[in-house]
Amino acid sequence: MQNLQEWLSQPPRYTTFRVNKLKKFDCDSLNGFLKTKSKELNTSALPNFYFIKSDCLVLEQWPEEVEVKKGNKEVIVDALCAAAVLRGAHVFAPGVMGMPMNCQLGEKVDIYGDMEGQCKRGLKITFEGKKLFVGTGVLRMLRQDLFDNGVQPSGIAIETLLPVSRLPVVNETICPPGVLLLQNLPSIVCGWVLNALPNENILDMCAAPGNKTTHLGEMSNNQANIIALDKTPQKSEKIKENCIKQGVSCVNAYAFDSTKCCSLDSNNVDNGPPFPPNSFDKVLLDAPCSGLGQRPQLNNKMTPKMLESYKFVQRKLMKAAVEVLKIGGKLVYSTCTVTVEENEGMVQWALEKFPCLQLIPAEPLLGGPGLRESGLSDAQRVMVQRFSPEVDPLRLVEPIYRDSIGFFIATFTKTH
Ligand SMILES: C[S@@+](CC[C@H](N)C(=O)[O-])C[C@H]1O[C@@H](n2cnc3c(N)ncnc32)[C@H](O)[C@@H]1O
Repeated sequence: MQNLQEWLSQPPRYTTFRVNKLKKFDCDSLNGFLKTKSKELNTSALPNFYFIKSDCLVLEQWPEEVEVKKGNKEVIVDALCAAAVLRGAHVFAPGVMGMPMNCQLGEKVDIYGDMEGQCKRGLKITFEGKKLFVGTGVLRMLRQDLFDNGVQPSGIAIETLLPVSRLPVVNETICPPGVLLLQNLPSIVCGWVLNALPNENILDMCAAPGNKTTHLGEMSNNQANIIALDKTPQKSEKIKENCIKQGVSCVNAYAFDSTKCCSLDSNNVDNGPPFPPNSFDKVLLDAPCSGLGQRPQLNNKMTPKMLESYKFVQRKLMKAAVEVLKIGGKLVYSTCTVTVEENEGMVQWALEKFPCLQLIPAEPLLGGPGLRESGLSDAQRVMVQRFSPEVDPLRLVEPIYRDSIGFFIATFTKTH
């Protein structure tokens, strides 16, 4: 078994995209883009890509013969930015910490991550702290654009050429807007588990920026009635923007605290939140969580106190979810973290606290079972999905689903 910490410190070896079924995706655009990149990298090899379902595209690494060669001037970026580079992203201006004085636009540079957050912004000399080489790129901004004009810089500072992970640098802009969405595989699976169908009333309780909401709208062919809530007003605006961009017209988004989304004084779902009890056929609770499943994690600053805090809001949200769910309805609970307390522990707590809830298989079951000795019985463990490096004979997992981010999905129904 691969050690969890080691697994979390490395990026997945695949990039996944959700493909919008409401729009037309042209494989030639990706092929053409990769061919152009292969010329820049002086290789005739191309990365493989394939669909695992009509809405899920997998892009593999550049073949091993494509080498990442260092030896250029060093640019230091913060750890978050370095993690993004390892996943195939460009370097955005706010992430740059240090750069030599004599760099030229268009020059090839080596990108290093500041592993302990020690680099002073604007550093001119060689950084001597703990650093990790994450890839090479081409400089698109100079020191004066980044550090010297007193305003927060924006835009791409370095176009990543090749990360050491050898993941292709491909983003959504290779297609017309709204066709492709970079999305982690378990998040896509989460949409498949909820399985939005035409005419269903669906509540997405923690929806921003709307990546799962839009997936649900698309899979229902814009025929479901979806309400998307997020407590932060700017974030709920983002849901609306993303729905427009992706051609999703069956979503109403509101800024609202979902812990308060059920009220006995309300009598209609169509007027927006709060809602009467027993209103929704399906509820997605993609809960705020400690996010410890994100990969790679290069410098996590989470304190034990912060870690402890998530379960309180998760419990409040779960209570509201149970209230607004119809009898016989389906509730999907998910997190992008690996802690037992926020995952199997929440399932155990919910089953004890709400006798009306019954755990049902979170199908399609593509991730592994719940953790051993986590408070769940084997019969319960096989009904949930945990995306992690553990190998458990209770359910073997295809390699692609074992090499994504850490994630958890459980599904309940309400019996009375
Ligand atoms: C894991 S993210 C959701 C990601 C989203 N489901 C997606 O796939 O794009 C959790 C979200 O919950 C929101 N949130 C936190 N507490 C909330 C509350 N009490 N009510 C509604 N939203 C909340 C946060 O603002 C954050 O956007």
